[in-house]
Amino acid sequence: MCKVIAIANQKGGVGKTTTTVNLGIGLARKGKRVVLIDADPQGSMTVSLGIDEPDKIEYSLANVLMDVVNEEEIDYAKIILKHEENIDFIPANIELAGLEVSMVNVMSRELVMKRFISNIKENYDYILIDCMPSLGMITINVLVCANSVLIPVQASYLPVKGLQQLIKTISRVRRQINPELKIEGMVMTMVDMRSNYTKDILEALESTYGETIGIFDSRIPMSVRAAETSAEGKSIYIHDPRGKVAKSYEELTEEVLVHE
Ligand SMILES: Nc1ncnc2c1ncn2[C@@H]1O[C@H](COP(=O)(O)OP(=O)(O)OP(=O)(O)O)[C@@H](O)[C@H]1O
Ligand SMILES: [Mg+2]
Repeated sequence: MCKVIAIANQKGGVGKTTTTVNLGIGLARKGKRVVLIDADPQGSMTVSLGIDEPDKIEYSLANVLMDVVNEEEIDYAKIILKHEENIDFIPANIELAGLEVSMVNVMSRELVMKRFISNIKENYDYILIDCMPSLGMITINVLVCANSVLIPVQASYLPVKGLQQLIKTISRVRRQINPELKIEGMVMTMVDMRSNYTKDILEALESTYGETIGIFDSRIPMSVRAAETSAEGKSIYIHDPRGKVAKSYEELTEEVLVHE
């Protein structure tokens, strides 16, 4: 059975893309068949996987979703790219921003991504989708086709308001379209345990969301090593295999596998 996990938080820069890449490759290292989908017009995940200029890609997620809308043949061989660390990925670029607008008048517009995913599901154990920092139509499409949502949360400020909005959106999608949608949990990113402020935030989040949503035991530490990986087009397991970030993403991978 294939599990589809949306990596979402409409707050920008909280570690969604870094988590998608390193969790995805972490799962592949455990022998799982994995495809990562970039659902952000910024194309950061695409860049992180070694494509320096995503906007030059001719056939990206936006084109495939448009093919679904127009009931045209999808060119799977062209859209599914290979990364040397044993994962497949589907790139995105700025064209996805245009699609967000042009989908407004499309029939069953919330179901476009789900239709696409249903054609590739049988080939994978995990589909991880890196969302953009907004809750627009593309992100809703992702929530509609996902089994669960994993929410990266930056541990350096109190994000209560934004999180409530995200949780509300998830509940709405659950009520109206995708009743099976679960929350995989929150993962704390860029954690600096030397800071007392960080400790306070972790405690506050634990007491507010620990029971209801669940917070992963694994925390991703703040480290320049994590930031460096995206420029290299490789995972943290290659860039800094013995470092604390690689260890924390390995632990997160184990926790996600247990949720299976
Ligand atoms: N553990 C970490 N320690 C230090 N820097 C990190 C860590 N994780 C990610 N970063 C850096 O922080 C920045 C934001 O991370 P990332 O791109 O993963 O966030 P995002 O939520 O996907 O952002 P966006 O909302 O723009 O899509 C990037 O420059 C990234 O390299
Ligand atoms: Mg991102």
